[in-house]
Amino acid sequence: MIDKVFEKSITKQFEFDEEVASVFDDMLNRSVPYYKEMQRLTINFALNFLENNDKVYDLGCSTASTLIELAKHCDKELQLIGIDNSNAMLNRAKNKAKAFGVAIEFIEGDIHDIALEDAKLIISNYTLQFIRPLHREKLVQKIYDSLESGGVFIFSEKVISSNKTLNKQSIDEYYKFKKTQGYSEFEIAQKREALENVLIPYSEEENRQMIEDAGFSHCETLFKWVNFATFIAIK
Ligand SMILES: Nc1ncnc2c1ncn2[C@@H]1O[C@H](C[S@+](CC[C@H]([NH3+])C(=O)[O-])CC(=O)[O-])[C@@H](O)[C@H]1O
Ligand SMILES: O=C(O)C(=O)Cc1ccccc1
Repeated sequence: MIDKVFEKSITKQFEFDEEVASVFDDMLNRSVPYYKEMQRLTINFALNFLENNDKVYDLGCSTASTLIELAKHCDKELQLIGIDNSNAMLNRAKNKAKAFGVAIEFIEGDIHDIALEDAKLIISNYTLQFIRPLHREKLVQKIYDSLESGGVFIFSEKVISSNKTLNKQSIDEYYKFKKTQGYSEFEIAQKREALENVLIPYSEEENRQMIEDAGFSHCETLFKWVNFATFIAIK
């Protein structure tokens, strides 16, 4: 279904409710530049590290498209676990996983409250940005602690620039991208307002610092388009 969520006047903050979930795959494809390429890189780099019976978590798995794609491309037995606190998203995720014949354990709940154990790989694409800054560092520490030695954390985030001028130019460039994807100025403005104080981006440097502070031995930027970045960190 086509994303028309912000065509009408909206007064509430952005939420992953039934309406957003019903158009979510289209929303991501049209709102995150190179979403498919970022997902392809996530999967290919994940495959480099994965062995039989490894445990893989996707934090903020939404409709499970990343875990399903990973399973499709992997010839090993994996324990796949998708976590999300949106019931509407997980209902879609379960239907999709069933339709593709992929075995995924879904856990509905807040990532803060769910124990993560013995993971080889943790993926979290465009989800940390929705975690309050005060809790974000703690969550990344929990992610680090739950990874096996040599385990990998792949995550993507909308990022800001610490340079005011470049930050404004980056936002302008992103809105040009959204226009090319068929979003009107009204839709863009409405979503921008709804995401205010909900989606809180860090800079690339702040993300790297958070990863380093948690104890990861290495962090690389795998992909970046203006204000959207994908990182890989190794324990
Ligand atoms: N505290 C939380 N606990 C659990 N889930 C949460 C929390 N906060 C937000 N979510 C969930 O995180 C997901 C973020 S979307 C991820 C896209 C996906 N990774 C993808 O690559 O397709 C990104 C975006 O919409 O920009 C939503 O499904 C929320 O319900
Ligand atoms: O659409 C936006 O303005 C974004 O920043 C990306 C996005 C994509 C999907 C849900 C929330 C934010």
